[in-house]
Amino acid sequence: MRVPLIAGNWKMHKTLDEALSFVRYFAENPPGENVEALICAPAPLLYPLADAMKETAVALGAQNMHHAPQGAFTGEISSAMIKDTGASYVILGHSERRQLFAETDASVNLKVTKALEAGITPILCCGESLEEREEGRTGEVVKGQVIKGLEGISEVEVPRVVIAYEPIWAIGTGKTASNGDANEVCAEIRHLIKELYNDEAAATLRILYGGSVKPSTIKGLMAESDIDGALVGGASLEADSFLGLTRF
Ligand SMILES: O=C[C@H](O)COP(=O)(O)O
Repeated sequence: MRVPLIAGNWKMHKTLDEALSFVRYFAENPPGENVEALICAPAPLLYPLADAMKETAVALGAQNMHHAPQGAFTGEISSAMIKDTGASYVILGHSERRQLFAETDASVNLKVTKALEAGITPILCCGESLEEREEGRTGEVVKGQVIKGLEGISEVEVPRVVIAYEPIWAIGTGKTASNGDANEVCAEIRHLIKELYNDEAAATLRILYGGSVKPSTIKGLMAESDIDGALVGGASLEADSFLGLTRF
């Protein structure tokens, strides 16, 4: 059985005080049952949040990671550094990283490989632009990103990967893919995992949808056959709203 995962991506938001008050709220208001709730926070917040989150049922993740174990990579953080904080997830290949920081399928693949090696769960992001969707290339683009992102990952490791399908045109825009359209792409990804690996991997691996998800839209998405959760930006910033997302 795939345990639903509701992952908040705070992006570059929140000071320490703001983050701690968010966590205090969860100490008193637990997330929904049978759901894994996760916050992916900016790197400087990981240590204090890991400590504060011990009192809650919320897991912690990072938003990016370098693939090298160490070295002269100013501004970057390694898998060992993330592990040290107590975080157990890392978002990799988010479209903002691909568009604004020139990440490629090849660099994302190195990071996915390294995260698995370090025992950190990678959330591998994929998604098409509006132009690609209008050209009818959604399946081709998304499948290409998944194939390249998972290159060299074994069938033993692949069930530990989480894939997040986020159409770029739906991120932070208020536009969402319809539940059916989002599910269709997630189902295509699952079918691809079956082709690349096997039935068991396809049945185990979790696929999230992301793009303007809100407490009011989560229920419909979660009712779809191949959507196992959500990667949420804006609506994860307020504690009450994030809580609502976990109680669909
Ligand atoms: O990682 C999260 C996605 O970029 C979605 O962001 P959003 O919920 O603000 O549209």
